[in-house]
Amino acid sequence: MLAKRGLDKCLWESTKLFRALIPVPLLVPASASSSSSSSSSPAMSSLEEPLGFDKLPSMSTMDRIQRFSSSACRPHVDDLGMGNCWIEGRSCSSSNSCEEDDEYTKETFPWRRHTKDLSQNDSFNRRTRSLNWNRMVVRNYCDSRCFSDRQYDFQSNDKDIRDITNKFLKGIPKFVKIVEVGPRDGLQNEKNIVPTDVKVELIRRLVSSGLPVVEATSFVSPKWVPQLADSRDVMSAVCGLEGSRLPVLTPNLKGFEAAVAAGAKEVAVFASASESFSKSNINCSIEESLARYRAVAHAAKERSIPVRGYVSCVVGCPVEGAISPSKVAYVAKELYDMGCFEISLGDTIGVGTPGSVVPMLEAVMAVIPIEKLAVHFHDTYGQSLSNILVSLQMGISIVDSSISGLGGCPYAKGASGNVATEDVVYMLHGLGVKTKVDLTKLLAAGDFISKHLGRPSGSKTAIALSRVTADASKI
Ligand SMILES: CC(C)(COP(=O)([O-])OP(=O)([O-])OC[C@H]1O[C@@H](n2cnc3c(N)ncnc32)[C@H](O)[C@@H]1OP(=O)([O-])[O-])[C@@H](O)C(=O)NCCC(=O)NCCSC(=O)C[C@@](C)(O)CC(=O)[O-]
Repeated sequence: MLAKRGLDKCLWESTKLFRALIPVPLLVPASASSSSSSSSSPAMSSLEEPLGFDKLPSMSTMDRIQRFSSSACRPHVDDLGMGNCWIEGRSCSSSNSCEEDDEYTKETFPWRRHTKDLSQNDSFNRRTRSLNWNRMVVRNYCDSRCFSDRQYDFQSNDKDIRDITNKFLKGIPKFVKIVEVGPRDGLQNEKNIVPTDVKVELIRRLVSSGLPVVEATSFVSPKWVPQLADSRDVMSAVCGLEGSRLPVLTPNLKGFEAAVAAGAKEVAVFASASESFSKSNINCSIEESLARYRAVAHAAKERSIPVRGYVSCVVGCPVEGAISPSKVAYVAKELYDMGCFEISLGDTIGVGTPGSVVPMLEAVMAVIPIEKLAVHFHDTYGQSLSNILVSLQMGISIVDSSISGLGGCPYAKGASGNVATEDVVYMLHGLGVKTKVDLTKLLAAGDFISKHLGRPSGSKTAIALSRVTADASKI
């Protein structure tokens, strides 16, 4: 049993830490942001190369750019008239209370003092000060990026940018292992049966893009997941591919035996932190599933086959709502103790935000070494990349994702696709994190499956880069 009190305190402390780290200097006021993208973004060196901190224009070129007018960096009069203000990284209307959590911020954001001496009863005073303060925050932003028309000390600004980069990105690993789950998690929810040769070609393309792990299929009941009823044929066709590991899902010994017979050299078992989801997904309780997986882990050990463990519903469940971090930690630890070499934490229905992901990770990290943990986010609420970023900041270095954002679990109502692999790779390369993935080849694999499914890619990166390519071809 986990020491609940100690854990709660620990979660509270880490949540405080991450809230204190919310990167205020990187907030872009709406007016500055739109101008920046339209007029002075430095060009990418190639179509598929993301713009990283290292590619920000040097200060010596910045004065030549000078396309920003200082007015672009000031709030519009309309914004001020609404009485909106930026407080601790949040935009708050004057009717909202943004005064809580003082202790998180007073050290990190010294300018907060300017808001503390406001007279709560003097609305005119408050409004005037809010406007001044608003200008100050906006100007601070502009100054830090040197996009206004003042004179700069270039050297010190270079250092400022480096300091900001170091402050917010220093915990991020240098290499991230991406576990591609598209051929399994991505396709399992597709209504129309995808032909076996299309699945095989997709896996082949994903492998050739340099992805270190491509989850190929599932050896589950074809009555439960008809889309993957051809798992034996898929596995037999791809098991000779070199360059990537090709694990498959196995819900029980029957699935394990079938997977090994088809040539699988690695398997994954999948438990849940929610009783209700366990019942609807694999028709048994959490404890019953753990007993089944112990049998699989035992059989796998005898044949030296590595077993990965999934925990679903790590933040929320479609039936039970919020799931407690200690429940997630419990199931993860059980899987780890039975011999799973890696535990993937799945936000199955994509409801997590950094606010719920940090305490969940903190709870699991208290019982399992961080290098054994992976994160697996679905993008239902568009939170995946921010959840991945905060996970990286906590030291996670394994990320699951699905080509073109395909995916969803047939037994998780409301779940949408996984985070798109293209978007994850784009962000990681922009952060200077290595992945060994060739984004061009990855995009081609995404294009291949999207064309086959007859719909646009779910990857924002793929869509954006295909527009850039189309525009470039018109020139
Ligand atoms: C676990 C069972 C089998 C229990 O299903 P059940 O109906 O309770 O099992 P059963 O033992 O009573 O067997 C029923 C029938 O299934 C057969 N059967 C039994 N096992 C197998 C097998 N391995 N392969 C092929 N057939 C199998 C068995 O032989 C029998 O056939 P029948 O006699 O009726 O002809 C079923 O519930 C099942 O297959 N569930 C899988 C559901 C699934 O694949 N969900 C999606 C994956 S999880 C996920 O997506 C989440 C994740 C991992 O991505 C992370 C995240 O996002 O959170």
